[in-house]
Amino acid sequence: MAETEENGEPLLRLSEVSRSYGERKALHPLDLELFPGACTALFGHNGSGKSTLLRIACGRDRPTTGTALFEGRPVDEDDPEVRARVAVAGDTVAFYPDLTVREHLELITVAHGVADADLWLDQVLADRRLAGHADQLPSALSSGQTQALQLAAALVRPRDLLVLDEPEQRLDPSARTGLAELLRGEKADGVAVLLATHQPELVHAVADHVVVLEDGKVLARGAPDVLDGLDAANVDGPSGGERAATPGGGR
Ligand SMILES: Nc1ncnc2c1ncn2[C@@H]1O[C@H](COP(=O)(O)OP(=O)(O)OP(=O)(O)O)[C@@H](O)[C@H]1O
Repeated sequence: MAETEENGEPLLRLSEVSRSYGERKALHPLDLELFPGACTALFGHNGSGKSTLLRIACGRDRPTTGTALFEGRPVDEDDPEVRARVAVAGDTVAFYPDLTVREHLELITVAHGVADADLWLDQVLADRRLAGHADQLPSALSSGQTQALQLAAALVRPRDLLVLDEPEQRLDPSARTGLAELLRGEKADGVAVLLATHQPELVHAVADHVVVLEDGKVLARGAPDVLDGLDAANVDGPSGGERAATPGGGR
């Protein structure tokens, strides 16, 4: 990775990627580059194409046109190198119903050959406030705890790129604050972060670059301040009311 930083080469380069589902164009051609230690946020309405772009970025889906390259090689989740270096907390939750929280995370540490796995695992459980639920089955978790487990699964393993789909969903305010701190820590460790979010506060807190999508097209992009210049009706997500929320304002 040091070589990548020295050369100023992106870790991930998406060139003219688009995605169609039949006649429907979910994503129009766009370019995106991700660098170690930097965070890019995708922002936009439901259905604007954020998850579609994330799936292409982590190799879970192939673009209809264009190329997606991770250090010069096609991004494909079937590629062991890509799987080893790209951690994802996506929009689908899939857990084994008969494995506890701890057992899920242990499985991931074994698969990725994590050294000192027990120590690391206890740390991640504590940080995600799951320590008291380590021996529970996924069915016993609240929705926020399930979200925390998804995030823990991405954090308990090594990574150079962290891809998160609306990680703020279902988290309480203090957990959301912790999320911003966590992502700043990832950047400080040299991890490239790509996230989709409906929360402008999270964009301002962690993103170096934001891409605003509308109907699969780029509406705006640049520093987080670009959000301030946009019509709220265009960029508000389902939690867009948060932009105007005041203490005690009903959320
Ligand atoms: N597998 C699929 N088959 C057909 N259409 C799809 C599929 N996946 C996504 N789409 C369509 O592509 C468009 C973009 O969806 P996408 O999930 O990327 O939006 P999003 O910005 O992530 O939305 P949200 O904020 O609700 O998660 C939507 O119109 C959606 O209906």
